[in-house]
Amino acid sequence: MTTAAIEVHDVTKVFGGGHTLFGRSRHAVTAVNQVSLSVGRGETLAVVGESGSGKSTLARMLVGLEQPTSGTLRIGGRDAAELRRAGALAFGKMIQYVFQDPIASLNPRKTIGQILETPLKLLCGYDAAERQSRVAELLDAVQMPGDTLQRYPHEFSGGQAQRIAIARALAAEAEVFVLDEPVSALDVSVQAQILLLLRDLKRRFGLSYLFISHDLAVVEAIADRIAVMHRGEIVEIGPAARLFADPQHAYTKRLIASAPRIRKE
Ligand SMILES: Nc1ncnc2c1ncn2[C@@H]1O[C@H](COP(=O)(O)OP(=O)(O)OP(=O)(O)O)[C@@H](O)[C@H]1O
Repeated sequence: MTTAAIEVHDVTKVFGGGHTLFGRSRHAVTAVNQVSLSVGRGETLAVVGESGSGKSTLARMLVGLEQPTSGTLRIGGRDAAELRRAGALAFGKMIQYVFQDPIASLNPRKTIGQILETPLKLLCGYDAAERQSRVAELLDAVQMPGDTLQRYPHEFSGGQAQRIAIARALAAEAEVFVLDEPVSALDVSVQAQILLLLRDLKRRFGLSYLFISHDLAVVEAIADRIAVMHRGEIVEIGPAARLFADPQHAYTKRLIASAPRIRKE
């Protein structure tokens, strides 16, 4: 039996609610409430929902930036808490994160060459010659020219910077990607190019995606299955075509009805 890329089992995340220095109890927020889902190998599962529905908290738990209050998360069959204990390197080899704001996610003081070399050195242990050829391959994979390497992040447009951030994620050689609103900051025409690139890379490198978005038109272009999140819970999950053609939950119906660019059957 092949293991799933991601398995989330009965995960809850509560923020706050503890005692402050002054003994008062703070207001508790349940950002994620008993969520279970899985992402198969080679699959794109989109998680959609409006702002505050808990999507980013789910993503942050998957990449080890937040710890669940209860429940388990597995990446490539391995327990996320154990991976975390094994260290950042073990985590980075299993799962990579692509953020909404590509320019902010790239160190402004480093050249793109240095940015791409860091995971090749730290996570993969490549020597200088191997790093040089890998960097060239990575740039080629994201369709960026060779002179990109000597330049700095601020010299690129949002779409180009997102290509570079994707190349950095590929450098780690992880097979599971969490993409948190990766095209939301980009113009619609650029969004389409990045979505095409992501689809191409998934096929070429056998990647699996958990793709977070508030935008159903974006999700329609990339998702195999869709999970609809509302107030920390998954209210509906199913194949993308079925969900658009025949939404079951009232909240899913509202989301589809209010999406301006969606193809409505
Ligand atoms: N570190 C934190 N401390 C306290 N509350 C938090 C924290 N992070 C998130 N929350 C709360 O958890 C809930 C879910 O937030 P989350 O960012 O996961 O939602 P989201 O669907 O990703 O929204 P957005 O698209 O706006 O980021 C919100 O009520 C938010 O205020």
